[in-house]
Amino acid sequence: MITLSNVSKIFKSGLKAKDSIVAVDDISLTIDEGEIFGVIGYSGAGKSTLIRMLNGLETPSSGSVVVAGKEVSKIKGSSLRKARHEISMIFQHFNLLWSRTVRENIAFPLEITGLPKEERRQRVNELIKLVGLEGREDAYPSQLSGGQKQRVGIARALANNPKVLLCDEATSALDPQTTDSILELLVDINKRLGLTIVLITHEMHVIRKICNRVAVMEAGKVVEIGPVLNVFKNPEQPITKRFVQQVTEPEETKETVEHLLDRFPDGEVIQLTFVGESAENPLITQLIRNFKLDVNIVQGKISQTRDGSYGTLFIHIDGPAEEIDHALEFIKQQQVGVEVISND
Ligand SMILES: Nc1ncnc2c1ncn2[C@@H]1O[C@H](COP(=O)(O)OP(=O)(O)OP(=O)(O)O)[C@@H](O)[C@H]1O
Repeated sequence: MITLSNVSKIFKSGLKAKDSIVAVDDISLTIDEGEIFGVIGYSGAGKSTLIRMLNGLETPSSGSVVVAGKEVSKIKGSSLRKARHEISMIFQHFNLLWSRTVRENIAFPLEITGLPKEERRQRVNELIKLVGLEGREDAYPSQLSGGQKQRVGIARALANNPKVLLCDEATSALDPQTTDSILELLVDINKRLGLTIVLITHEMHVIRKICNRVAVMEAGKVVEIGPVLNVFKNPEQPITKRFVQQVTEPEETKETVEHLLDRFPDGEVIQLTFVGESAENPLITQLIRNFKLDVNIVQGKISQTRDGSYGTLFIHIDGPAEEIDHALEFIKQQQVGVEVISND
């Protein structure tokens, strides 16, 4: 559905080469039809520039961008405006028209495409239902909550039946609960309409919750890319590890671990990392049944991704040294990551 080939974007702020900023640096990737694809990176990594090249809001300095069979990086004027009906976008700050009601905001793109009045009315009603805004049709944006405003943004973006929806930090201005409800809506419309969704974010929580694949961006480059669960299982780059920790390691983990080592001078404190199927195995029960050990669960967190679960669990085991060694061997055979945490 989307193919980027050697795409770069250089912003020139002066006459000299050193005044140039390479916002996107030689990116090639493909995004499949019906996929929810996430791009994560810190501020300044080049995410916005990348996503804006997908709908022609920015033109690449080199390389090509093909979306739904059209080379967006080449077309201009009315052809570009037409192509944009197939590639819609929602924004962090919603970009609504403040003097128009919900209904009128959603009707706006339909007015531009010249849909007759009665069909417009019907389509707006459908969209209001789709995003769950029944009863708020005549409200003005200032009378809506953040989540409702984003629902209007989504309805407006879907008005002309796009093939691709681009989401530019679409939940960054929302509280965690509202974020979850908007993410659920995006998954729902992805499934119902077969829509391809590309989102950019700095929050791994968003990626974990709804994306099939993720690309990690740093200094204009994609430094890591893959299915979300694989990236969680085996993050290769330091930046990816930091993002994964955002959702798997509770903030207090480091403190707790240090504290644990003081609390349990005997035996071993072990960090277990579960991925996918293995997270479901009743490992702890098996440890207690099969080995003459005392086993305590000390801390843990298991997160769900679209393709399975991922998480870490800290346990303390105590007993004869030989039995502990056998238990560690056993855990390794269960395809669970094992790390013995020690004082040195
Ligand atoms: N129109 C522009 N003119 C000059 N430099 C720009 C322009 N747009 C972006 N940049 C620069 O390009 C780099 C990448 O910016 P971009 O906005 O794409 O990053 P980002 O990952 O989306 O970060 P943020 O989340 O803060 O927007 C930054 O150094 C930024 O200052």
